[in-house]
Amino acid sequence: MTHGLWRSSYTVLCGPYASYGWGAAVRHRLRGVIVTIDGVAASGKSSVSGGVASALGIPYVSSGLLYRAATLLALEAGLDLHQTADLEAAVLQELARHTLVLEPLAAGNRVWEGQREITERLHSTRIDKGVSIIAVMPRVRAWVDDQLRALPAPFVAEGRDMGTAVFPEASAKFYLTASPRIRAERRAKERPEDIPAIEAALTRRDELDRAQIAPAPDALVIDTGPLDLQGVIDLILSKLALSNSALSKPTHQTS
Ligand SMILES: Nc1ncnc2c1ncn2[C@@H]1O[C@H](COP(=O)(O)OP(=O)(O)O)[C@@H](O)[C@H]1O
Ligand SMILES: Nc1ccn([C@H]2C[C@H](O)[C@@H](COP(=O)(O)OP(=O)(O)O)O2)c(=O)n1
Repeated sequence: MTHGLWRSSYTVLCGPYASYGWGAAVRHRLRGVIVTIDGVAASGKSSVSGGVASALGIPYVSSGLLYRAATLLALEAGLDLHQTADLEAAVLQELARHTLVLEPLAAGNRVWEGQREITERLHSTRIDKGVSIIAVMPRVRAWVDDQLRALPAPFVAEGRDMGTAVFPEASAKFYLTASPRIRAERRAKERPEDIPAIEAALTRRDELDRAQIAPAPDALVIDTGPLDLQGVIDLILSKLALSNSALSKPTHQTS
């Protein structure tokens, strides 16, 4: 399923980036390319990745959705994330019992558990609260990394450790930041809580995620605070256009 949709989005959505001066020859060169966009919670990673990926005519991959899906499975299995003895083994058992598939469409990622689409359930306050506990587990991280590395490039990969641990050879790397207050103001449009409560939760999650959130040394760090969404997308596209040579260097060799 993933393969077919992937190929069709790559073929169909290749128009707008011509305005950055990249014609068919460059488009061809995007084969095998991986661009990474990491950053802290609610810094704009998925919105920016979607915009950049659409402009390039390639899909984006939202790695956090797999951690969120693993968290949902754990909660649905009735696991107490604070009390369960050997929680990691119990989560891995749930991952083995269910088939989770990330569908990395350019227009937005979807997640399936068997035939059931679970995407809508992954962005709740309940999942926000539990996901860092699950994401810190080494064997869960290895499971997610295996899913991601099996995906066919080209794509834009977003998360925390895309440019460091998962795709260290990526063609180009970016890292998004913004102050907790600005991020909370943005997320308040998507969650029922008020801004101070969201800000406190984001700061707590930054702390719990700290092992994964260091930028790659070769990433361009962008403070998105003063920029609107399109401003961040345009900045990244302009940097990619300038470093056209980076995009001619596939992360993965393609035949
Ligand atoms: N530069 C920006 N300016 C204003 N709003 C933004 C900006 N970047 C993202 N947003 C908004 O902030 C919210 C969180 O963005 P999202 O892409 O979900 O972040 P992340 O994937 O890092 O959690 C969304 O509502 C998004 O539209
Ligand atoms: N590559 C990744 C992606 C996400 N995570 C963890 C860290 C986050 O708390 C959760 C959810 O990530 P996601 O990007 O979906 O969440 P935010 O939009 O940043 O709030 O997963 C991770 O450890 N490594």
